[in-house]
Amino acid sequence: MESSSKLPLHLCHVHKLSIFINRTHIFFHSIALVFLLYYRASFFFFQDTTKTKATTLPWLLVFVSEIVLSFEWLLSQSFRWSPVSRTAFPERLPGDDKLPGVDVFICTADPEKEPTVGVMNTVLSAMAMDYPPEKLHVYLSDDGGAAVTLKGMREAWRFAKWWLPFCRRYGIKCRAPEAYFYAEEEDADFGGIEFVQDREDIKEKYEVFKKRVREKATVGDTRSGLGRDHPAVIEVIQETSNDDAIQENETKNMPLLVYVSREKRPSHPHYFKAGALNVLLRVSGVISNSPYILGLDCDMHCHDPSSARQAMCFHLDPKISPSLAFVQFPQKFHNISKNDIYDSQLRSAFWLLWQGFDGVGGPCVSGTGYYIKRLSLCSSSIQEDGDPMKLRQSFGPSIEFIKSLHQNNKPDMLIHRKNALLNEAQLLASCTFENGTKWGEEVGFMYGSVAEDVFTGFRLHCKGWISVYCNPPRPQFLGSGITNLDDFLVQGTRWTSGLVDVAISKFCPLIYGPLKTYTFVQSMCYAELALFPIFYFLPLWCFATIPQLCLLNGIPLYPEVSNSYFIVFSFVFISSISKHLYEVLSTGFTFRHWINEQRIWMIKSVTSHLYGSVDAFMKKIGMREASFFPTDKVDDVDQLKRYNMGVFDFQTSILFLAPMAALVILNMASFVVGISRVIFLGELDKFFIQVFIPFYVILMNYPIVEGM
Ligand SMILES: O=c1ccn([C@@H]2O[C@H](COP(=O)(O)OP(=O)(O)O[C@H]3O[C@H](CO)[C@@H](O)[C@H](O)[C@H]3O)[C@@H](O)[C@H]2O)c(=O)[nH]1
Ligand SMILES: [Mn+2]
Repeated sequence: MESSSKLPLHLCHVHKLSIFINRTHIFFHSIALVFLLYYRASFFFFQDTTKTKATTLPWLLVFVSEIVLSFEWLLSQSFRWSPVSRTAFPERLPGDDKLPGVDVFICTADPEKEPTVGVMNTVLSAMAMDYPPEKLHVYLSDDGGAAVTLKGMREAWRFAKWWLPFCRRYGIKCRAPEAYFYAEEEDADFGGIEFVQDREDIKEKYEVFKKRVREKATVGDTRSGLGRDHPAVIEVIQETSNDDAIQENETKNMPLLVYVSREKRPSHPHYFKAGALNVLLRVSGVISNSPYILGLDCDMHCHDPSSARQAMCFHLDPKISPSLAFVQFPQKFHNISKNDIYDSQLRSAFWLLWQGFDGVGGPCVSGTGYYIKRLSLCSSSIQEDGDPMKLRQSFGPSIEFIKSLHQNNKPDMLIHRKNALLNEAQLLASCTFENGTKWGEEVGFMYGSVAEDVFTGFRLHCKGWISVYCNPPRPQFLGSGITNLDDFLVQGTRWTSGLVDVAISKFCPLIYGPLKTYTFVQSMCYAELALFPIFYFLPLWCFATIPQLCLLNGIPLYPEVSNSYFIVFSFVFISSISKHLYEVLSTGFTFRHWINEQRIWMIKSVTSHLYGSVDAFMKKIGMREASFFPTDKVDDVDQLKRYNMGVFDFQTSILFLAPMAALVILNMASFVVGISRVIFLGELDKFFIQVFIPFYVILMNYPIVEGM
């Protein structure tokens, strides 16, 4: 025992081989880029016989695109600079009595798009985590203000009284009942008669639970539009019995469960998810005030009960604890098909980039699956002997809440105080509470971007906090990924818009970050995140049209095959696609996935990245209001079938289809014309690259061509 307490709670592995490969690649690729840009620049600065009015503009556009893409490439190397990974040893943690409390925040917004049974599965999986129940408090924020959700919570509480003991008794791994009973995955199987009987019993109870929740959904109130105008409702879920003694006894082994629907009025901005999270931050402050918070989306259940303990291996390590703001787990998904045509699992982020992020100061908050220190969200204006006036200006007028900022203040939920505190919570969840305060600007989750997660992470890192990325072999959280083109583009557009919000604000990481973040490289990572949509849609639109139009008109834009600069261009192309291929393969994915990613990069660049950027600029000049359309979590059987077969689902708006169709047609036309030029005019030398570009575009986008 003595010796085990000296063992480290976690280890960090530096990926030496990757670092060597990446830096070597950076070295050679940069040299090639310098030559490439020199070739372009010399066209403008030295006398060239081919220079005419007609050629200057396309050359300029292509040049600018190449500069932009090169800069984007350079920024993206920050994620490749020093990747690391980590292992945690939860078995070395101190005893349960020494573990800190955890408040779980789950957000839901729309009972139609986010079916209540699914949301309750997330709630149940959080309640059933392997953590002392008296230290676990689960809060659900319901932005829809739907009675069906509140009723679902009461049903979930009842079912939890069976579910939790069952999970504990048999050490069940997957603690979301739906996934446990119906996903084809192995879990504890004791084979014994008793276990089989228990399992059948619980399954039956779960079926009853589902039926009751759904019944209520049909007679209930799932009218849409309801989410915009309703008072605050806060309820600590418990048995309706009035006998406090019985209650105390029954709920001893159950985490606290709280339903929160903040007040919403059409005349008040509500700041979407960030607004919801800030309400939870305040309400939980006067109820449980745990020092750590687990943030979860309603579509992302706990797939392994140990995540809290894993996270505590970092939070309780005295060496990093004082500056550690959060531990981020990856988003993983249960509904990914083998082919994954939409790259729903975000391979590059969660398999690769976040490891690089982690090596230079830590990843950004990634929306869901993070354990964050409450203090880090509320610290900016706390001085030890904080001036009460100043605290009020930052945090608003609630004395109870300001008291909660002192970490060791544990609100006592004794019966006589309970009602007072719940009244206070109502005030904290009202839509006017934040008026004139620093919520969303200095404290709490940040407003000003619909990618509240990245923005909040960035601001925390700029205040000197660090974070770590923890990616154990068994996924700790599993969610539903998008399975249709429509959601794919809508989500991509929202993310773009949110990231560009940050890029064009005064917090642009390129300018605001470098001197503030933990390392310079970390702020380059953030700069890449915020700027990549702009840096992709501009050049990709150019490369999808300019060389093609020029080919149609017989204007050469690239060096001839016999020119020595041809090698430079070929090198840059081959070096970037083969590096990408290497990364895909080395993270355990297939050649096919590489093609999918190439295609998705092109599709997103010409659609979502364009629309999202335009959306962000229009918001900036006040021509548009911010919006957050949640993705659809109801599986459409046909769409799902197509996704699983790897067939693109073109049931999406014309806004998205039109540019894709137009570009495919243009590229096919220019390819045909190019080939005839080569055959009939013998211009292979002159136009090789320009014929190759549309060829590559068509090759990578073949499923789209086929779909059309
Ligand atoms: O006004 C709103 C809108 C959304 N949500 C919740 O936000 C979560 C994420 O929404 P979802 O529709 O699932 O969007 P995704 O695109 O899957 O979310 C990703 O992108 C978001 C930022 O755009 C992050 O907040 C998420 O964590 C991240 O998983 C869900 O639980 C919603 O219920 C709210 O609580 N209030
Ligand atoms: Mn989601």
